[in-house]
Amino acid sequence: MKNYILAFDQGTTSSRAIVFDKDGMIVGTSQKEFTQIYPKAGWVEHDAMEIWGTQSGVAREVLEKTGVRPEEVAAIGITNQRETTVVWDKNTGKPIYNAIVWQCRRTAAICDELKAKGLEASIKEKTGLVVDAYFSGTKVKWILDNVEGAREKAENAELLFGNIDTWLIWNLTRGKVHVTDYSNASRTLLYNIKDLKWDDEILSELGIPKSMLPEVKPSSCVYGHTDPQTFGGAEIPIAGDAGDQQAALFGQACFEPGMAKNTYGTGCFMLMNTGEKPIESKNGLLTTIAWGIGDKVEYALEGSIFIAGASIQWLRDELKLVYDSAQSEYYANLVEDTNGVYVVPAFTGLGAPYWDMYARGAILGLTRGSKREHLVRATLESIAYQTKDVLEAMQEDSGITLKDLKVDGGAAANNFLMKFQADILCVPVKRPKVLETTALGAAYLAGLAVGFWNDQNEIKAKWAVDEEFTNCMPEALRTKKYNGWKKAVKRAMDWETEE
Ligand SMILES: Nc1ncnc2c1ncn2[C@@H]1O[C@H](COP(=O)(O)OP(=O)(O)O)[C@@H](O)[C@H]1O
Ligand SMILES: O=P(O)(O)OC[C@H](O)CO
Repeated sequence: MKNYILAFDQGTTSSRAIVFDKDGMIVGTSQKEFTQIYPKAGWVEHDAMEIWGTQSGVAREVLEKTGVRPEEVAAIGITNQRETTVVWDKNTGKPIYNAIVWQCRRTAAICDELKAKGLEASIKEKTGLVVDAYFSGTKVKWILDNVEGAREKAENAELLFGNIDTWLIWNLTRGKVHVTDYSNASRTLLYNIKDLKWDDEILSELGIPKSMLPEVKPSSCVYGHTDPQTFGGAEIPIAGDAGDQQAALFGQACFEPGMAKNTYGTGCFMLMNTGEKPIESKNGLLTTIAWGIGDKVEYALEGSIFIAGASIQWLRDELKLVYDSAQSEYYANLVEDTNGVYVVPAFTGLGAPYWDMYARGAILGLTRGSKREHLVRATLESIAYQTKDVLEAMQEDSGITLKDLKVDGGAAANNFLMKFQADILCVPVKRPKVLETTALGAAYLAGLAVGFWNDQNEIKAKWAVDEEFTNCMPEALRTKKYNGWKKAVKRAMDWETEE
């Protein structure tokens, strides 16, 4: 019997594989961190071979650990860190350069050129995105411009581009299938999200040959089957593919317009379902494709925050103020407030709603009495303030006042953060029982494609709350604290200059 779905959750800092059963419950998880490469200040790379190695490794490991045989897996669903760009040689299957990670700022100057040419408005109109180094398009251009012989090979149709989903599917099928889904395509800066086509004008502006690009398909369909060598002879259908934030929106069953979730991982991403209508943001949010199922494409508004949980890793790894991420909760609770300290974790610039590629991190309001507890608390609070920034923009853009905010991701386990989040938003924060909603969303998309689950109503009925945070800070105090945050952000902006 095919009683399980296997989800691949290829994140920024780790590769994870999770086996789900028919109830949408976790049967087992395997996870492996991989190397973060920082060749220069503001640059971030991954080794795409290491990504494939860790991801296929954890997939095999979780099957072994749970005793689930590959023949019992009904389908594989893939979800991935988005925008991260891999370019590889079609003939050898080897990447020609490290994967350039979504956080990498190296293409800021290319973006400035696009802006100077006055292309920002038309790019936004077509792709739903702002011109920023975050997205894949300028990263592909950088590789073609900077890797010896790359442009010539690309023009001879010898190179392929893909985000991590595409790279994994290509490897799982041993080079047979070169595809992506609507949600991932909508993060490249190369895809027209209304016409549902790669955009010839943007491609020509960036000098990217169309032959490099994957075919774009719905998020729930059979893309191909695993090569028999990968899972001991089994040919498992690969049937779900979505960017991790869109997958989380699906996993949280935010199926109706106006429903929103916020995922607290390396970064923090709030997405609101806007149905079959793309809403253009006037407040610094992105318009993006949520998913495509059958012949229907649905859209979302997104507030992308680049650094959230990563700031807690920074407290742990660089400042050595906490022993592990969970300990941040303990220190934050030892003090009543931050004693006026604000941390702005703009380590890789600022995303929504500020979009400042040149912002850098800042600690403000230090006094002789500032101590570890204040700094730790201020770092956690910065995640909540950034979330408030994007929630306000979202309510304004959509004209919808949120009834509640569903949360997930690693840092959503932090009760201090969730309480402070509810306090500062005055919107109920709902944490589900299954926090791995990203992988769950990919599993649902795959399961729907192969008839493992019947429809979205069946999925919706599975959502269950773990805890709801309904506290709300008195308005005067809330406004005072938030004004302090806004002032701190201003100081961190426009800091770095290109030499
Ligand atoms: N209890 C916690 N408190 C605060 N942050 C946490 C906690 N647990 C995990 N994190 C943070 O969450 C992030 C990991 O979450 P995860 O959803 O796995 O992220 P990703 O998918 O981006 O790799 C890390 O940045 C980590 O610092
Ligand atoms: O790896 P995560 O979970 O931080 O997600 C990264 C995002 O997809 C970047 O857009």
